[in-house]
Amino acid sequence: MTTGEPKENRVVRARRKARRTEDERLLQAAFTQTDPWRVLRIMGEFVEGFEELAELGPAVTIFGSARVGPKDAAYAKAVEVGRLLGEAGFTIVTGGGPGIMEAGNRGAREVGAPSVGLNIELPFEQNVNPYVDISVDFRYFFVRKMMLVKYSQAFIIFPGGFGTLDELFEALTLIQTGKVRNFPVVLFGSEYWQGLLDWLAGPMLSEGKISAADLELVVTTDSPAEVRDRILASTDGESPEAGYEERSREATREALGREDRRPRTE
Ligand SMILES: C/C(=C\CNc1ncnc2c1ncn2[C@@H]1O[C@H](COP(=O)(O)O)[C@@H](O)[C@H]1O)CO
Repeated sequence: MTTGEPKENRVVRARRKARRTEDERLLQAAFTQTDPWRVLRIMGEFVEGFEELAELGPAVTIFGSARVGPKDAAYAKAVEVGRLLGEAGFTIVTGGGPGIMEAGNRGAREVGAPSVGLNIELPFEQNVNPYVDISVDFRYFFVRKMMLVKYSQAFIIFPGGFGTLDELFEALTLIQTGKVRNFPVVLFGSEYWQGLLDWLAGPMLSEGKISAADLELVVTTDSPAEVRDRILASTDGESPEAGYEERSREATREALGREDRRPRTE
């Protein structure tokens, strides 16, 4: 059958279709026989990530849409946030891709702060953005996601899509369940996030899927300077909302009717 489409286009499309990422292979039922050996590859990726990132120093991670360009207002704000936090002594970590990730790395580069990109293998070709100075490549999303949390002291979340929401809710779940502590989550762009916040404070809260205290785990701002000040306050132990994470964890335990298993320190 002839489609009228130039042969070169068909070849490119066929090649694209044929390329499978490691994440995809792992998640496919057909590959269950090779999964035990795949674990070694996953371990290797953890080891490499730990080795590369262990010496980073205080860092914050900037998340947000991969789809915005330099003319987008959010891009300029993310550059400024990267710059201000870089000047304040933080390493800037991003997913290493385009859009808000690029903007955050760009801000860090402008002030000479360490600029880190944790790049992910995708089914289409992607280079790390040009403002990354330290880049680590990951094949598995879940390994990369752990590194994005482990080496960071705070998350700043710019407007974004599924990827960004995944990262936001990963952080909130880790805080709510006490897996990470003293970990500010700042939503940048009040207008964009308001709909989501209304839904959290509406159906999600009223149906008891979260507690009122959980809503305190995120703060929203439109000011890059406020992002910096909040993160500095938190890392200095002077957060105005001190205790907000504990309130969320306590509410989670109460909702589940569970005791606190951690040993008392006093
Ligand atoms: C889909 C496009 C580019 C994909 N490139 C990405 N490179 C690195 N990290 C990415 C990429 N896409 C998503 N991420 C991660 O999710 C967040 C952004 O996702 P969103 O769906 O765009 O909100 C980001 O923080 C990354 O960690 C070009 O369209």
